Amino acid sequence: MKLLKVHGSGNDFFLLDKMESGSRLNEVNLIKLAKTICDRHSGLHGGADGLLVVLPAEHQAALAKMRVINADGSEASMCGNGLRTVARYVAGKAQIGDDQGFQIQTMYADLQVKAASELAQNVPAYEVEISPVSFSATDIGMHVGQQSLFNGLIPALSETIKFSAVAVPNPHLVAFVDDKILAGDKLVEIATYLNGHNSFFPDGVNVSFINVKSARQIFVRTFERGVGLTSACGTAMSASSLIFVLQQLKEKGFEKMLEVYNPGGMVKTIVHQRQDGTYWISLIGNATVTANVVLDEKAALTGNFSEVVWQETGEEKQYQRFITSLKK
Ligand SMILES: N[C@@H](CCC[C@H](N)C(=O)O)C(=O)O
Repeated sequence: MKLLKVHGSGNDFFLLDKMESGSRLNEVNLIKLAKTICDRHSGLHGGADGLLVVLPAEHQAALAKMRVINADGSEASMCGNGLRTVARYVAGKAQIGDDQGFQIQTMYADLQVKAASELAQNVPAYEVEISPVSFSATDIGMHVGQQSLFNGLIPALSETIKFSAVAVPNPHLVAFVDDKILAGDKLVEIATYLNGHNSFFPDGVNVSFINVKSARQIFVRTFERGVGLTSACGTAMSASSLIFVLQQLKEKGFEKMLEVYNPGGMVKTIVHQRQDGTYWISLIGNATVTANVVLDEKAALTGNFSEVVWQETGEEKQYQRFITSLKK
């Protein structure tokens, strides 16, 4: 079986192309594989945040389908950072030119993707559509006694931190916080509670704290459902950008490029509003392939990685240069 190790802003994944890998894994074994190779302690080369599965598209409009399996084996409806890497992989395979957009099928929508200009020298980047957006409690899987939550309190979580909830379409709960709260334990405390047995979000939720740096720059730290604290979460940064525009920038925030910093790097976002009033977000960031991996499927399922062939691509060195430049 062949895999790629990829990342977007340090949010790292194994990428499995079911059409190419020779893998005949059934559903049960696919989940087992994700849990086994992604485990941060006993997994493959330090594990990963999830497994991205590339499949044939079910509609003609899309070139491929992406499924996202979190490290804990749960399935997510979308993954923004992962979609950029899948877009790069599919474009390479189908020999799509850099100026040509195409679509990738995800759980709820066919999403537009396209190569973007390099984020830095030799750091390939992709731009992906984040959509559909909903503020409805039903779509978010939220039970807080109201139909939506927009800069509101959930007193059982905090008496002071105000939250907004949005599905893009995976569920997100975001809050603006100051430097002190951003650096503290509150995010992990609240997110751990909401991703355990609880009545507010019985299916869990991705929780992010946003720290505003300027009218064009925010910092986002995320605790992901099914994973834990990650270096970055693409859909969370998109959801945070949308809430930032709606609550703080208002009309002048639409169609403007924002920089979203995160513990693993930086992406750019643009918040759009369609004629019918609905929103979508462009997410632009690195799509880095760090290694080509070959392993025996049966051995991988049992967590035996002794015979794995792991070949670094050299791309990570360039990405680390980009990170260093951000710190200057
Ligand atoms: N890291 C992803 C989001 C992955 C799914 C998430 N953990 C969920 O369960 O909704 C991203 O970049 O968007």
